[in-house]
Amino acid sequence: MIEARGLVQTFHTGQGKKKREVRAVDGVDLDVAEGEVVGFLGPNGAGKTTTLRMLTTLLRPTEGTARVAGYDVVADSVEVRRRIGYVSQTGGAFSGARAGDEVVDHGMLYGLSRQQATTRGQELFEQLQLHGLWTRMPRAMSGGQKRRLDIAMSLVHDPTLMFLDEPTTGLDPQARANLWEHIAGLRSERGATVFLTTHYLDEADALSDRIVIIDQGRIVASDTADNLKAQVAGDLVDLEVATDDDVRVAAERLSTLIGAPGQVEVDRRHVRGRVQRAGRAVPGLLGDLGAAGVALDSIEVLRPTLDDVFLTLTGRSLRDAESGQPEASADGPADATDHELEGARR
Ligand SMILES: Nc1ncnc2c1ncn2[C@@H]1O[C@H](COP(=O)(O)OP(=O)(O)OP(=O)(O)O)[C@@H](O)[C@H]1O
Repeated sequence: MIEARGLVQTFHTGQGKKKREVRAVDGVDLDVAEGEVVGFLGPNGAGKTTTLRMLTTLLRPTEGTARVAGYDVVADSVEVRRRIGYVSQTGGAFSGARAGDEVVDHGMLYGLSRQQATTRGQELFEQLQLHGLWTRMPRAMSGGQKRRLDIAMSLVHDPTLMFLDEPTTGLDPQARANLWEHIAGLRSERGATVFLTTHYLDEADALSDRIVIIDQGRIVASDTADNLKAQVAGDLVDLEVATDDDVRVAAERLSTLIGAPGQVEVDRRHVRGRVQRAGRAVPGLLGDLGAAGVALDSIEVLRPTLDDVFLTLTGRSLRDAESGQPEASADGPADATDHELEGARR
């Protein structure tokens, strides 16, 4: 469904001495199969939105190629647009019409008749729990309702591939959970392929078949969340023991189990370290500690998070990390060729 090779996007910002080049996307290869739900993660400024804008034909790649839904994003951009839905980070700029009319107009923009667009729109309103809101003005809708209206608009022409850029940002937990269900339903009920960016690690974890992590414009990992966690992080084992002597013995045994002495951290009576497949290894460790007479007050085993994965890969936390890319300066416009679709609202 998506096949990108060597995608690059450079922006030029600032003027005079402040002029600089930002390589926002720096040689991205990407393959997404039909029916896959892929979560695209990365810190602020890593290049997620820029990649998405190239894949959705809104921005011409500086270098590289991409085929999306079977068509080239530059040579056949109209064919690509016909087959994809795109919910942008900022949401659709509604035109001032009532919610139902927004959806119908959008369908007609994609070549549906008014009747077809109305039938399809009403179906989507039911599926997305927007019933009763057909004649409501979007400005009088809640954040969650507006986001679902955005999704209805992007689905009206029956795309087989959906791009969602931070679809749940700014929503309350209930609205987020609700939208998760709909996103999961896009694949299970409609067989759609979904490519979504998000800042919420739990969201990526829960929704995605595969996680792709981008950092400073480059893909640094691509695998299932479980595999990524298993490969790079290991489970965190936290032993709380009763005496200083116990701390010494527990640290020794945990180091032996991990096979790397420097990897054990001691914090007063707590001894911590990352252990591969802790479920299998911990019973043996407990037996050892018992045999050595260590009095264990508590033991906690924490599964790694995607943040641990990112930390292991880059040495920075996904939550706090800025990408290291210079921000676009406010004093000069970017001179990238921006191929905003005429009349497109998203
Ligand atoms: N039009 C532009 N002109 C100049 N620089 C830009 C432009 N758009 C993006 N950039 C820069 O390119 C880099 C990547 O930005 P992008 O928006 O793709 O990141 P992102 O991963 O989507 O970030 P976020 O999670 O904050 O949305 C950043 O350094 C950003 O400042």
